[in-house]
Amino acid sequence: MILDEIAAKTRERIEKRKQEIAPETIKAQAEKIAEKEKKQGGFTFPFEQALKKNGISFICEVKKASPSKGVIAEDFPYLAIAKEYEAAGASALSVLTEPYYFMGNDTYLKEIANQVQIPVLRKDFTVDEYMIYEAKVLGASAVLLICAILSDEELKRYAKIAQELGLSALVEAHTEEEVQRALNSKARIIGVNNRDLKTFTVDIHTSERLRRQVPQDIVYVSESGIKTPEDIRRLRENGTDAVLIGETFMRSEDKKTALRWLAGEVE
Ligand SMILES: O=P(O)(O)OC[C@@H](O)[C@@H](O)c1c[nH]c2ccccc12
Repeated sequence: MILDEIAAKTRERIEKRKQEIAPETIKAQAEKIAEKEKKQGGFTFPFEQALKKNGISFICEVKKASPSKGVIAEDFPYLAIAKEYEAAGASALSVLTEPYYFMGNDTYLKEIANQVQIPVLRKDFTVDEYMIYEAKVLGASAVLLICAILSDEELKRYAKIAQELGLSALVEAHTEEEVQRALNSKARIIGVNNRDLKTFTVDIHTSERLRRQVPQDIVYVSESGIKTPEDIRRLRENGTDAVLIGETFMRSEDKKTALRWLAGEVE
């Protein structure tokens, strides 16, 4: 199963990284940044704040390739893409850092976070707390926690580490049971992936159906397979706070017009 395969490959990648930068070192670096933020007035959790604004928020994804679609963007000027998203009115960005299946890179995240004002989610398969410290050091405002690859204990522990570093956690679920597990982990932001990461089938109805399970004070995100203004209209009417969109934007030449079209502002 692809998800387990990616998770296993990620564990290998992180074990190698630990040889380059020791866990104590990355942890100390992350904590130092967090301490500084605390002294300068405390954590603001910009990712969560950005999604709580009025109206449906757009999280735009910087993604070169995916296991289900192969290479999506041959030409991949990631910094220009990120800046275009920001200028188009994105509330937040999602940057893939997984190298083997998504052709992502930590450097993309680092450079982008450095050059945009809006908060950035590190989109990766978090399977080790090391990756949360890394995310902080790279300049992310949020990390992804996928219920399907984490135990209850890990979900809680990782959410706590993120919180203590001033990072938001987007807790991803795909089934009713996973939404329940996300709620039990005290998630403040829950994303329902319309794509089944085990079979790659996409069905927007998944995030519509699971909406009622999540209390109003938790930020609710619909992820994947969003393609038309009609999709957005339905999700908005269903009480969705934010949408996470990759492919549709990556394939559009003019991201500003694409965003306005999806938002129903232009024909
Ligand atoms: O490109 P799409 O279909 O708009 O999907 C974006 C995003 O939801 C998708 O990339 C994604 C959702 N959850 C993930 C977990 C890992 C990697 C990628 C993802």
